[in-house]
Amino acid sequence: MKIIELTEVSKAYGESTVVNGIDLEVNAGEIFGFIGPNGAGKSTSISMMSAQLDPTRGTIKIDGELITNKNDTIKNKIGIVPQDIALYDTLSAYDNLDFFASLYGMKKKEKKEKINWILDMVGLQDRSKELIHTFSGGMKRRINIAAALLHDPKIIFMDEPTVGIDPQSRNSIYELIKVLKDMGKTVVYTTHYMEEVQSMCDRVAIIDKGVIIKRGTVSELVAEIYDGLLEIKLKEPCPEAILNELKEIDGVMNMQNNQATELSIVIKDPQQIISKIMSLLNENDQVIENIQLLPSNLETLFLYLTGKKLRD
Ligand SMILES: Nc1ncnc2c1ncn2[C@@H]1O[C@H](COP(=O)(O)OP(=O)(O)OP(=O)(O)O)[C@@H](O)[C@H]1O
Repeated sequence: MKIIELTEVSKAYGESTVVNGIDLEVNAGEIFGFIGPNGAGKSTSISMMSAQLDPTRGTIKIDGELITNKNDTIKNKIGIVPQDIALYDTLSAYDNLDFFASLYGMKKKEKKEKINWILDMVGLQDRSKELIHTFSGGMKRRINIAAALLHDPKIIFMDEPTVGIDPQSRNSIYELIKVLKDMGKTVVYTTHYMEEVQSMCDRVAIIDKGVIIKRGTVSELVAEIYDGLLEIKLKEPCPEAILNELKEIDGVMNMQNNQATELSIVIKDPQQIISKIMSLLNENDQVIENIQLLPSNLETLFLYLTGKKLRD
């Protein structure tokens, strides 16, 4: 069942269109990874999906209902973990959560139950009475996540929740996401860490320059790189005729060339194919300055599609 549906959604600031006509469906109960280079439009898209920002064009439905209605039913279904920490430094962890619980209109008894439940979930029950300014960055982030979960939302949006934090907090967040999945929650997750996407996400969309350029399960996406990506840097631009011959080699599955000096070649069966490619280039007096074979994984696909590393 689709729980989030975006149809031709765009966002423009003046002349600049930062999200451009995206269609996206997220199924109930899945962990959905949303990845892209810096400035690609991830946070803008998440802000629109979570009813914090109005799209310039297009429609967004949450649980079958148009988000433009912005009623409390929709808001109660959504939990938002922003990129920046939004906590009161001079209050304790418990009091911060108490404040957020009050915003959801919870009564005293319910607040206490929910706060204790969520502090257990994020592994910080023993620090509940301590002031937030004494917490590490990772612990603050866990409390920030706790605040977004207090009202037991169906859908949780997490914008880079693990950026710049210690391994213990990172692991705690991974464990929490697994628990949320077991509880049947839907999580939309942005990150620059490819290994998180590979290990946690059911499906992934890659956004670049405001457009979704790829989507699918992790294994579907990784399969697009076959057995690896061969990157070759030539001294001089490669003539068109040789590029065409390269593309014809059996086992060359896909190829891009940047000004004909940088070749990115998706290959099958590297042991056979690399020697064929090298022979062709040598026979045609092409001087290779550098050559490397990248493994078949999401990071490599990302590099192939966007020309950028996930963590650039
Ligand atoms: N309020 C705004 N006014 C003008 N431009 C904006 C505004 N908010 C975002 N942008 C621009 O929109 C583009 C997309 O930004 P966004 O924050 O969605 O990217 P992102 O993919 O989340 O990037 P990052 O990985 O760096 O967080 C960027 O070029 C950004 O400068």
